Amino acid sequence: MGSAPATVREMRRAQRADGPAAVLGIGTANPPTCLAQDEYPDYYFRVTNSEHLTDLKGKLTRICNKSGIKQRFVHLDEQLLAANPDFTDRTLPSLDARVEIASAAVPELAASAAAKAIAEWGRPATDITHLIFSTYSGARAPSADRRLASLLGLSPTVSRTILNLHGCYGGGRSLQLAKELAENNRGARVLVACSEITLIAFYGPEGGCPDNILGQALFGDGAGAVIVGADPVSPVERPLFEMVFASQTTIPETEDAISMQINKGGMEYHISNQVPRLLGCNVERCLVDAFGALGIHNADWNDLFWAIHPGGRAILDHIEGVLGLDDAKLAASRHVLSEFGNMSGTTVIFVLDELRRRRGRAANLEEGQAPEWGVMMAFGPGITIETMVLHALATLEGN
Ligand SMILES: CC(C)(COP(=O)(O)OP(=O)(O)OC[C@H]1O[C@@H](n2cnc3c(N)ncnc32)[C@H](O)[C@@H]1OP(=O)(O)O)[C@@H](O)C(=O)NCCC(=O)NCCSC(=O)CC(=O)O
Repeated sequence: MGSAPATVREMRRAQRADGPAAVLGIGTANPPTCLAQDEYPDYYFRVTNSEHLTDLKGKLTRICNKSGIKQRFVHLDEQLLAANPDFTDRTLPSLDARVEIASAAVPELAASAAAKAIAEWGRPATDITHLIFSTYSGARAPSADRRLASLLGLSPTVSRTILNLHGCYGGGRSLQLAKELAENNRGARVLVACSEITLIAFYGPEGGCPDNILGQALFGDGAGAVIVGADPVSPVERPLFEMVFASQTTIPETEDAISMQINKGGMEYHISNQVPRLLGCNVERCLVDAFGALGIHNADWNDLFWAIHPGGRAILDHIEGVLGLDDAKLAASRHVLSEFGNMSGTTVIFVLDELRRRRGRAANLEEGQAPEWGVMMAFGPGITIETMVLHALATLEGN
């Protein structure tokens, strides 16, 4: 082969990055319609013409009151709902109309978030080499990743991957894959985009089906984007978090605990009331294993910073309890839950964004040293737990 001097092993080594993958930019976006959680039961039972189901309204009110959520943003406003009255009844075949709307709205929301991440990153969008898109609203090909690439003007050689129906672990999974791509392809710059809109899973309450009501109280719409790359080019690229170790764990015998299924009336999901307890029983083992793999034993969880997917208030309470975390440790997760609700796979990106903002503020106020090391965790159907050990860099502070 001509005069190539290298062995395959040397070629392989040259293709790999030297340093660890790092977060180089973060952006988030929400649709404009904001619903206040304390007004939601009145709103929901009115727009679904279900005022007669008083027991379920009482239940939804109790869940909303205890949800730790102040407000959520949604694409499906009253006008859109009035144009699509079938959406309130999940026994009617409304999937076509839902897919039609979501196919446009999901990549557009992602593009808003991605534009912010790219602006912070500081390089042209055409320098992106890989795109990973995660959503639970995908039901068409070419998919939202293809549309997002067009909206952003990405290079035709960008390498695209779509993750569908990973639910709330979609953000964690995408970031783990981005780490692998960045570390194994010298010079790679990976755009992770998660975009979730609840329109695909919105329907009215049903007598005798109290399970369905939880999701209507919990989920909101949002998109999050992250640029990931190794060996940052100074001074343009300013890494925020190094992605030091990543793992995925499936909790045995929990296949039925969280499930999602697309059918003619939209997406149905089931969320067992055991989810907070199951996560509480399993997160510490994932953390011990992750830090053990790095040779760190007996870590004090309060010495770390935390970016936990706020699946629900009770989930955060359980995790805080089993790990013995101080009150403020999950503040970024609780803040995101309160301001946006559970935006499924996107939520953990909002938490990372909030966390770095808080670190910047604390540094500006000279409030003492924030922890250098931390953890990001996301959960979803499986039950799947995504764990990533992060190392915060000084460029984060004083923004
Ligand atoms: C729903 C809660 C806010 C309720 O707060 P408390 O538990 O403190 O209050 P509580 O015990 O008085 O319960 C209030 C009411 O909520 C109901 N309730 C609780 N859990 C429920 C569930 N999984 N499904 C349906 N209803 C549920 C109770 O029966 C009760 O109804 P009544 O008052 O009639 O007796 C909380 O339990 C919570 O945050 N749960 C976690 C939610 C969760 O699993 N999220 C993960 C989403 S999935 C995810 O993030 C990943 C993914 O989608 O992929």
